[in-house]
Amino acid sequence: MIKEQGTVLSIQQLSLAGIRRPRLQQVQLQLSAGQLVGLVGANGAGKSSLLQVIAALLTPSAGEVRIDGTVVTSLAPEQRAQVMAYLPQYEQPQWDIKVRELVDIGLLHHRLSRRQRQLQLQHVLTACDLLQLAERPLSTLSGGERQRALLARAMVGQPKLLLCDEPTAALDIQHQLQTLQLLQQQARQGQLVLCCMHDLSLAARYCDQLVLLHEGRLLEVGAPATVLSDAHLATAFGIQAQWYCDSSGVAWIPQPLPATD
Ligand SMILES: Nc1ncnc2c1ncn2[C@@H]1O[C@H](COP(=O)(O)OP(=O)(O)OP(=O)(O)O)[C@@H](O)[C@H]1O
Repeated sequence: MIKEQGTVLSIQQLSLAGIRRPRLQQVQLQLSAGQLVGLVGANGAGKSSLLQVIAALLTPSAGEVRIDGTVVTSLAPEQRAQVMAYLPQYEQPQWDIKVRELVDIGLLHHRLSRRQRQLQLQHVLTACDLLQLAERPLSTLSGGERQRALLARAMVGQPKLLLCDEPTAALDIQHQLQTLQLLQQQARQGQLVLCCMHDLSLAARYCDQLVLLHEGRLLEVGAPATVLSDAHLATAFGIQAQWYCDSSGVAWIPQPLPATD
C-alpha cells in the first residue's frame, strides 16, 4: 500500500463489536505527524475503544489500522513498542517499584547505550515534574502523581505515535496546563499525539485538531472551532455553549439544551 504523504496513522472502515450496539462503526481517519489531536465525545462514545484498537489491544470486527503504512497487528510486540506508546485510562501498577524503575520500563524494547538511557530518563522525569519523586515507591504517590509517572513511562521512548487516555484527568490545574504544553511540544518535535479529553475548553486551546465520536461513529474531524460547532455540541453532548477567546486562551460556559416538549 502506498502511504499518503506525511500520514502516520491511517484508519480504514474500522468497526468493533459491542453488546447492545457496536462500540465503533466504520471509523475512517487519517492523521499526520506533528500534531496534538484531541479525541472527544460523551461517555461511552468509543474514545477508549478506538485508542485500544489503534494500540492493537483490541481486535476490530472489520477494518484496519496502519502506522506508516504497516498494519499494526502485523508488528511484533517489540516493534510496536518502538513506534507507539499507550497511556491507559486506569492502571494500578502491580509491583510497588520506584517511579524511576516504572519509567525505565518504557525503554524495555529500545536499544540504547547506558548513557543515552540515563539522559532520556532524566529528561522525561524533569519534563513530568517527577525528579523529587523518582526514588519513591509507587504506593506512596497520590493519584495525580501516579498518573504523571505513567505518562512519563509512555513518553520516555519518544514514540512516533503517543496514545493517551485522559492524561490530565487526575491532575491539578497547574499540572494539567504543564502536561498539555508538554504534549504540544512533543507534537512540535514530530510526534503524533492522540489524547482522549473531556475538558473541551482545554482541548480547544491546545489541540491542533479534534476528532469527535458519537455513539461509536466519527461525527467530525478538523480544527477545534469547526468540530465544536453549536450543532455538534447539541448532537454529541446535548449541550449549548458560549465561547470566549483571546490571545491567552479559550473559555466557555456550557449549559444543558433547553427542554423541548
Ligand atoms: N469490555 C467491554 N465489552 C463490551 N462493551 C464495552 C466494553 N468496554 C466498554 N464497552 C462499551 O463500549 C462503548 C464505548 O466505550 P468506551 O470506553 O470506548 O467509551 P469512552 O468514549 O471512552 O467513554 P468514557 O468517556 O466514559 O471513558 C460503551 O457503550 C461501553 O459500554
